[in-house]
Amino acid sequence: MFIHSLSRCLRTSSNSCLSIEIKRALSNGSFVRQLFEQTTSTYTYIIGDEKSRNALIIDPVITTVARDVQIIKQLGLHLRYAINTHVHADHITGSGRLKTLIPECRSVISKSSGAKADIYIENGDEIVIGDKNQGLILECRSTPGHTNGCMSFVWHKGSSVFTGDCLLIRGCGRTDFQKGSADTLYTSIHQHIFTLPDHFTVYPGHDYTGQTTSTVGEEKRHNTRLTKSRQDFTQFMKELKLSYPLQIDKAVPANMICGVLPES
Ligand SMILES: N[C@@H](CCC(=O)N[C@@H](CSS)C(=O)NCC(=O)O)C(=O)O
Ligand SMILES: [Fe+2]
Repeated sequence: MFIHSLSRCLRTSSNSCLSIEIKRALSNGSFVRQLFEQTTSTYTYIIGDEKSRNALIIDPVITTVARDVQIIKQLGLHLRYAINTHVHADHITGSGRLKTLIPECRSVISKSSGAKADIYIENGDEIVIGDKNQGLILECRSTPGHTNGCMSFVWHKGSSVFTGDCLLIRGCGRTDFQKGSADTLYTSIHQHIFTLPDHFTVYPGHDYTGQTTSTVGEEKRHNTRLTKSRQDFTQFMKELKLSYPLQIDKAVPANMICGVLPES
């Protein structure tokens, strides 16, 4: 199947298509689909293992669950895990609703987030779908700073990292609530993201400027915040003065219990 689509791409000599197909072949037939939620500029990711058709979703949003379920069904995927990179402050997670619609799906979040989920993860854990040798493996890296419970997920075979709100394209997550710390965030990004190979794709949790992905090398060179010294970075973050997310008072309590909305 790979060889077929690879040769089709070669014939059309489309470079972007070619690189996608090569990446797909190298990643043992696993694939990633990036989805966007417009109100809060949130990215959700569906990652699937082609052989077993098992899949996981990262950072689903409650308002786009119907769309995501439709894609999962159309692609013939079995959704195993709904993973949150952290307790979101700007939107309600879709994990709870997904679990209702797809009962075999289990919710996942870091232990340090303090939020409720079926499975708690810590630094160094692996999330596996499909065959351990040929399926999809995500390495969990604890990357606090935006919140104390933030995790990033490294997909080594896919040469990719899902950074949530830790590292954004040419930016990073704010550090002024949910036990955020600019000093901790600086350490997380430099120790756990910037140590990955330069060619790794960065899949962020949001983008507010119309961009979709970046690479580790690009962010190391061009991220205006993270190319600063630690001292200048912490000062810069202190002076950011962003307005609070509109949904924070509703979203944080709901996300502490898997996005289940309180009875009205
Ligand atoms: N205006 C939005 C909230 C925007 C915001 O605060 N985004 C967060 C990530 S969601 S917790 C952030 O870290 N932004 C960093 C930045 O530099 O923009 C809303 O009302 O929802
Ligand atoms: Fe966030």
